[in-house]
Amino acid sequence: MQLLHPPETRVSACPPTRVKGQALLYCSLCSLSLLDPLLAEHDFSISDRPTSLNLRVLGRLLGFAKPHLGRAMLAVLALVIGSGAVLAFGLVLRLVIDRGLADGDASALNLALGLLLLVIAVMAVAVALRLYLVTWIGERVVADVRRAVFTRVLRLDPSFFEVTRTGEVISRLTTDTSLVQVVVGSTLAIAMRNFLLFCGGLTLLAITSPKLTFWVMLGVPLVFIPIWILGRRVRDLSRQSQDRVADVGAYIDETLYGIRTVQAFCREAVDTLRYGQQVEGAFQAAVNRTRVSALLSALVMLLVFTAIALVLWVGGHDVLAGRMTHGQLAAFVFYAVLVAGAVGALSEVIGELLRAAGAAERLIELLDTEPTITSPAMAAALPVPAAGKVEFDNVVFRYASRPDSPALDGIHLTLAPGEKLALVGPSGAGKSTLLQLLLRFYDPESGVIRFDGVDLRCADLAQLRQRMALVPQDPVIFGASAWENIAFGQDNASADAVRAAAEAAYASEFLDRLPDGFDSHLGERGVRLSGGQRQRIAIARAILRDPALLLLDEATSALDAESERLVQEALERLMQNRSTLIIAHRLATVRQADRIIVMDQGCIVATGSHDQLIAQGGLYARLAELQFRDLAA
Ligand SMILES: Nc1ncnc2c1ncn2[C@@H]1O[C@H](COP(=O)(O)OP(=O)(O)OP(=O)(O)O)[C@@H](O)[C@H]1O
Repeated sequence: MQLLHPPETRVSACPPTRVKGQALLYCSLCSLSLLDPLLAEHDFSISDRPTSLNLRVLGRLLGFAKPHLGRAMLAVLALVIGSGAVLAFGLVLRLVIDRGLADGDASALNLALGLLLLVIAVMAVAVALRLYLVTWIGERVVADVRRAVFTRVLRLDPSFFEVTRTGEVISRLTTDTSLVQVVVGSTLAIAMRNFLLFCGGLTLLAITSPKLTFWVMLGVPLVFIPIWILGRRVRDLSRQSQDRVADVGAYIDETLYGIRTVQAFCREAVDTLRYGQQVEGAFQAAVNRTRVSALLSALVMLLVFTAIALVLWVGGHDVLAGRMTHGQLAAFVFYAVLVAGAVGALSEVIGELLRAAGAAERLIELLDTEPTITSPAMAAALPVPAAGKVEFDNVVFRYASRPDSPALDGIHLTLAPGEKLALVGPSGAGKSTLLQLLLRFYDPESGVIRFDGVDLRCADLAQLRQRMALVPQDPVIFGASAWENIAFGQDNASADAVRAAAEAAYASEFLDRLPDGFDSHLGERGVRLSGGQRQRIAIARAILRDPALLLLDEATSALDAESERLVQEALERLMQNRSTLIIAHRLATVRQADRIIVMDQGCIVATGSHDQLIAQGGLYARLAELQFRDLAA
């Protein structure tokens, strides 16, 4: 604070009476720095829903701080010493004025000033230590919470993600954890510090002047109630303002995510206009908040300074009448401002604690979400070597959001080791659902699914999935190099193995032509690759995994003839000597399959070879005629 000049420079040129007056003014102004919490721009930067203070939840999160108890104790010690030093400052100030200045005793003044410097030094060291330790704990706790929540989220089954938006999870991992970090990393310390200052300050006020303390206590509600009411209004407006800013962010995200569609449909002008409206909305909300915030600052100034002036007025007359010393009055003003600052800080901190409690509640909710699909405590061992045999025994399954219509209804199906089974059927027949159940993303409502003779629910989940590889219709490519994308889930794979898999999948021919070959970054969601190239990467991934069971969802999007031939050849290599379940769309694939399963409305309606099914003349024959007419010609 600029007003904090060394006391010597201020008092040396002044005659004793003016010295007293100036010192009094100086120490009053000096203590005004304690008003910072009140005068600070009331900007609640992290938006949140109103919530109640659930200390149990906050306590649970604080459990994350337990391993750092030693540091926490040290931080508390630094906090107590720091607060004690602030309180001692007032006492020493009184000594400086009464013993040093009023009595005109130079050696007493030197002693008192020496003491003052000592108190300042202790205060500075304690503040630095507390800041470092508390921030360290906050950052550590938030890092641990983030890791714990993310670990839990990654283990949750697809049904969780059907009801929870990804954006929501991201916001919990970022915004909510940041809120908790603010609380652990500063708010709690601020609350404790101000509580100590409030109690200590009040006691010292009462000791210094009971009469003035009585007046101050009477005035406190008059000063704080209007500030508190207006503060709440600022908080509401801040929340609205943050919501508008979040809208702007969401709009950018959505537009940029679909930038190609936006450009293809020439929507740039419309989107620019809409974005402009969103930005204006955010601006207007910010202006509304700032208007009330400015009013609040003026009110704080007016009320608090008027109160100080009144105290000085009453106290000043007491000094003139000899009922009080100059030092006492200075110390009194110092403590009064200290107490006022503490009350202001505490009221602000309560708001932050409330918001953090809401954030903590949502994080705990995530941490407490139990995956419904888990490995059993005593998993049955899968036979070694894996054979790749699959059995569906009267399987019925419904998605939680569609309880009325079964997605699979009484499925009986056996896939012999090494067999290639094609699944065909109209859209919505339940083909993908069948694969999802095999990967145990869901459990059947009734019936049993066995892999190599073991009920999926009895097997270890990771071991089970390790024996399968899924090549989805629209493969996911991660923003990493080709090496990492192919070795996904096979971290120990050697470079030679990765290259061999890429070659077998006909992926090396295009990967080698990329600027950095296999080291090339494939871009976010694989945007730098064509559909056929993405498929070949996914096939290479499956080849490297060398699974006993291959789950294949053929691409429906038309690949160009060359791409299609390469993908087809890669698939043929991949299918050699392993059990394969293919959701088939191509005639070539269907013909190569050992058996074809025809599905409709969650049921198997026919089984047989291509020729048998055509001869039967049922749904398959109709589908084949529709889908494969051109090719078959
Ligand atoms: N997550 C889900 N929640 C609710 N219903 C779902 C879900 N996924 C699929 N369904 C429904 O289950 C039924 C079977 O869907 P499924 O995706 O298995 O069909 P499909 O035969 O693979 O179709 P397509 O060939 O179009 O991919 C459909 O009626 C579908 O709407």
